[in-house]
Amino acid sequence: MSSLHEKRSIHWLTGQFRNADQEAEYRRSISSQVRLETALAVVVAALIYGIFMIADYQVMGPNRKFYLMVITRAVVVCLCITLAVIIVSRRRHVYETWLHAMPLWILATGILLIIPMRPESINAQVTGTLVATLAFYLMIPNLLTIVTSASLYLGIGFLVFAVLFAGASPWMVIRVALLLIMANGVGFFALLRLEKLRRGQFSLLLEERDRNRQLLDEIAHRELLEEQLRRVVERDALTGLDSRSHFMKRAEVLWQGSRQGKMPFSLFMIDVDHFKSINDTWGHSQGDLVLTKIAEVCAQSMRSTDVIGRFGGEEFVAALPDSGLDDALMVAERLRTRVAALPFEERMRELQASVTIGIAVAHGDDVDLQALITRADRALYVGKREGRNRVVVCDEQRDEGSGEESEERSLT
Ligand SMILES: Nc1nc2c(ncn2[C@@H]2O[C@H](COP(=O)(O)OP(=O)(O)OP(=O)(O)O)[C@@H](O)[C@H]2O)c(=O)[nH]1
Repeated sequence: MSSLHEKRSIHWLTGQFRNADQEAEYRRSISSQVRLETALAVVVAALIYGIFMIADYQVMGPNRKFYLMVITRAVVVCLCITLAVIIVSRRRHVYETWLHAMPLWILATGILLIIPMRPESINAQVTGTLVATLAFYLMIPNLLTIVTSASLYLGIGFLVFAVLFAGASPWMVIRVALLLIMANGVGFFALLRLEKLRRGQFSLLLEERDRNRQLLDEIAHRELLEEQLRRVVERDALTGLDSRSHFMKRAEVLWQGSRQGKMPFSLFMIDVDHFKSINDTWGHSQGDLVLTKIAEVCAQSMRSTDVIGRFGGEEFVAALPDSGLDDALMVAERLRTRVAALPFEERMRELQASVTIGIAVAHGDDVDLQALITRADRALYVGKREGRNRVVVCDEQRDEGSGEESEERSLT
């Protein structure tokens, strides 16, 4: 048997969970409902008990016994109503057994006390006791052990009082005992079934909650995986900059925004100079370190609204919205000089890294981000040809297919 199944198994006789913690959790979950239902049932039962004063008056008339009866009924009603108020106003998480048992025992005692005062109506009292026994079982919710003990007290007490004060014959005692056993049996098994059903429902509710929790955990785990996957797709693993595809998506949004708002827009292609010889001289891991440092400088030299990505190998790309030629030149020059001044430690102390930057500034009739990239790339090529470590601006849009050369402005 699984431990969960064991935890939620119900005792066949008490109708309670075998596991004490589980039973306590169940009681906590129903405590406010039980308090309210018990208090209501006690008040109703006490009022019915009190109303029988009218029948007492009809049978007994206004004599000393009647007044004693009135006092008995009034005391029982007052005690029960007081206890009902206390039960409702208790703000405990678990209901207190003794507190719920008390009004039942008081009511049972009140019913027993009628016998010595009205022994002649013992037959009517048999009916009253049977009704009270069933009412205990059926109206007091979820308190099988309490109700059973109070009902047995009422039944046994009734038989003893019937013999002592009403002179009940042995046959009558047997007849009443059988009736009481039947009432207790019916009441007990009805309430036992109810208790088992309620706890079964509670178990199902818990199982559903467990399943929901598992589902939520799974959803959170999936979301985490998706987030990790998204980061892998969107981020370049080495430099932490945008991956090429993610850069293209973000740059496209910026580019379209700039076009619609008729705002200037610039694009950089940035290439590390002589990177192959860096790799060859100091090894690939040191080459990676150089790339990471240059990526950091790139990110630090841009505004937060700019987008920068690794285009591939030792090549970076940046989109600068709201930046015309002058702004673009200033940023590119700042970036170039910062890279040139980058200090390296230990083995690479003598390395002087540099980048060549090709700039394309969007014209009013530019429609394609890719065309802008091509122009920046061409300016970059010119910069490499002219000696590297420089910023080159592609001034004119190339007439695709015409073979016409673009005009470039170079800055060192
Ligand atoms: N360490 C490292 N090297 C890389 C990475 N990606 C590309 N490379 C290397 O970068 C080098 C680029 O060499 P080239 O394309 O000849 O360019 P270059 O040596 O920088 O020459 P110029 O661009 O003309 O100045 C190649 O040797 C690639 O193997 C990388 O992620 N890490």
